[in-house]
Amino acid sequence: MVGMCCNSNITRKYKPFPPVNLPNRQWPSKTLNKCPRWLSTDLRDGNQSLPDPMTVEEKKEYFNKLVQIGYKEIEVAFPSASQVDFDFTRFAVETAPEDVSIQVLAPCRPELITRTVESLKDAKRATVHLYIATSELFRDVVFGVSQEEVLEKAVECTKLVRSLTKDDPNQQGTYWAYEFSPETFSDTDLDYAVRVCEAVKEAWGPSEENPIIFNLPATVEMAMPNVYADQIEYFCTHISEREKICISLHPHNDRGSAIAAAELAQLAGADRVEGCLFGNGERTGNVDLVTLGLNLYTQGIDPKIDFSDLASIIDIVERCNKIPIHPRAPYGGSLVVCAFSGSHQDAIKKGFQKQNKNGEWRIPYLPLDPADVGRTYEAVIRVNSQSGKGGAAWIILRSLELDLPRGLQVAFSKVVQSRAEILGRELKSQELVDLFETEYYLSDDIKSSNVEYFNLIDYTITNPTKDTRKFSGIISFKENNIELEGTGNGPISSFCNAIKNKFGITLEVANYHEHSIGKGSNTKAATYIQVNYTDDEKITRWGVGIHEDVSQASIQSLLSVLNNLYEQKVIKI
Ligand SMILES: CC(=O)SCCNC(=O)CCNC(=O)[C@H](O)C(C)(C)COP(=O)(O)OP(=O)(O)OC[C@H]1O[C@@H](n2cnc3c(N)ncnc32)[C@H](O)[C@@H]1OP(=O)(O)O
Ligand SMILES: CC(C)C(=O)C(=O)O
Repeated sequence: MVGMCCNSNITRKYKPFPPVNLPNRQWPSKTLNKCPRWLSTDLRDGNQSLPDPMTVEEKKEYFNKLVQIGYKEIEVAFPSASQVDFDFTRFAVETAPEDVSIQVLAPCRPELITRTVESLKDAKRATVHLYIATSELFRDVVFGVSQEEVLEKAVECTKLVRSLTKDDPNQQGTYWAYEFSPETFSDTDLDYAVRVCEAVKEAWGPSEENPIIFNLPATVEMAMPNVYADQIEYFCTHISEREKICISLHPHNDRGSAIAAAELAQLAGADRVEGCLFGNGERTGNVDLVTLGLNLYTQGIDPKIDFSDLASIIDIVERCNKIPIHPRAPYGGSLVVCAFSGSHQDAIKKGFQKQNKNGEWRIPYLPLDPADVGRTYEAVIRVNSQSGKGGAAWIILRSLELDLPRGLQVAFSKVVQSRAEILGRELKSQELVDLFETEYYLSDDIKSSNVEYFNLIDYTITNPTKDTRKFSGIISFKENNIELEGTGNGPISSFCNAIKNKFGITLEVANYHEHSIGKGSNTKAATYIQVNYTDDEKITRWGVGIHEDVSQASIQSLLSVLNNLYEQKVIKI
């Protein structure tokens, strides 16, 4: 029966990866303080792994985006694989800016190496990248050769590359760099890996000015990220002429820890990281360059890649790879800046209100300012049945500039909760705004309708005595205009008195808040009034009013309450 092995079979079938003997490891006490050299292999390792490889036009668009956002080392193809790859390499060579190095990959096969170097003719800056697997598994299973034969092949091919590039008098117009990958490094005996690279280094002849790139791939991630860090530190501390070497990482994500492996291995001494945007690549992908870059950014370290328009990067990556980015992918996922749950929304809303003035980003639950990657705050808080008062209040604040008092937030959150439960889904921002305007009779169609709603037609406030105000006005209701008069100590109390005089309804104001919205000539007053009404029982309602004149806004908020009491059949007219 095919299925999960039982315990004894597991231990027979899968062996734990052996630890590295590095008792004096230094990397755990190190910290990252600068970004590495980046290499994008989206167009090679990423593209070779796609069910539907990119078209030439998609590759060109992708390449131009990589250049635009700042990658200075781009592995563009495996030129000996096909004419399409060869031709695209030529496009990249001919269009790359002077400071961008075009990298191409070839196996240690002389006939393919010659073709590969041809693809780079007249490049300003070019990196020839050779690889050969060095692990016992690959040597036995794939090649059937000894350690010495692999080492000799690597040296032979390095000498060939050298003869065709930096030693060729006809190739002096190109700044040649050389990269060698002991493929399956992370599954290779470390002393053997060092020995192979020592021989390759001898064959290439690097300098401090133009170091050889030793790319040490976790071709298949087979151990915890700390093991990869140990392997890198071991290599860094055992290879000679370290100053003539650029140690490069190429983690894959088979165990889901490529990011951790890449970050710990940088602590261990690596200078460079190869990966793909949003982690495309073979199987579970290469390490995600976006996450690595923005992880540095949120630690105050400049990644030297421009992620400020992340949406445009996401668009190209999804369109060209034809693979969607997971909604919860770090930084780029569609849900990663969204808070649905009430306590998160409450904390975020308070964070924005208390955002400190010295520019430091301190918003609960948000490690990155969405605006830094071109995202709006509107998406930060979304409302469903898990949301609390803060979420809806945030959206009303952002959409209508209305800063609801706490009591009204609580009252409206009940309206939202009921609506979200009926719909069984998230309420979109506009739906929430419509719900608010309907609930508090703010929408234009309600204000223009004089059928089932109380609307203010005209009024004056006079002061018959120093401390007394008199409301005289007309409201419409059911196509009738009704004249009202009342007195009090201000507009609100005189209007409440007018309502009592006309309808016998006593509105007792329990709470009042106001603030301005808009700017300059568009400034208006927003007023919020909590009213208690007692009939058989004591009922409390909130009303909202918005108008250029604060007194009129207050009167409208009282009419908002009256409309609610009428519509809820609490009062009869
Ligand atoms: C870890 C990586 O992602 S490495 C990059 C892998 N990417 C690709 O392979 C994409 C492009 N490759 C191709 O299009 C093809 O492999 C080609 C055209 C380059 C070569 O095709 P083929 O000649 O048919 O070889 P094939 O693809 O079967 O590769 C296997 C052969 O290469 C040999 N080989 C594999 N890797 C290497 C290497 N790094 N150095 C030398 N030989 C190698 C194998 O031993 C095998 O040889 P054999 O056929 O004599 O047993
Ligand atoms: C060619 C090498 C660097 C590679 O892609 C890998 O080992 O994953």
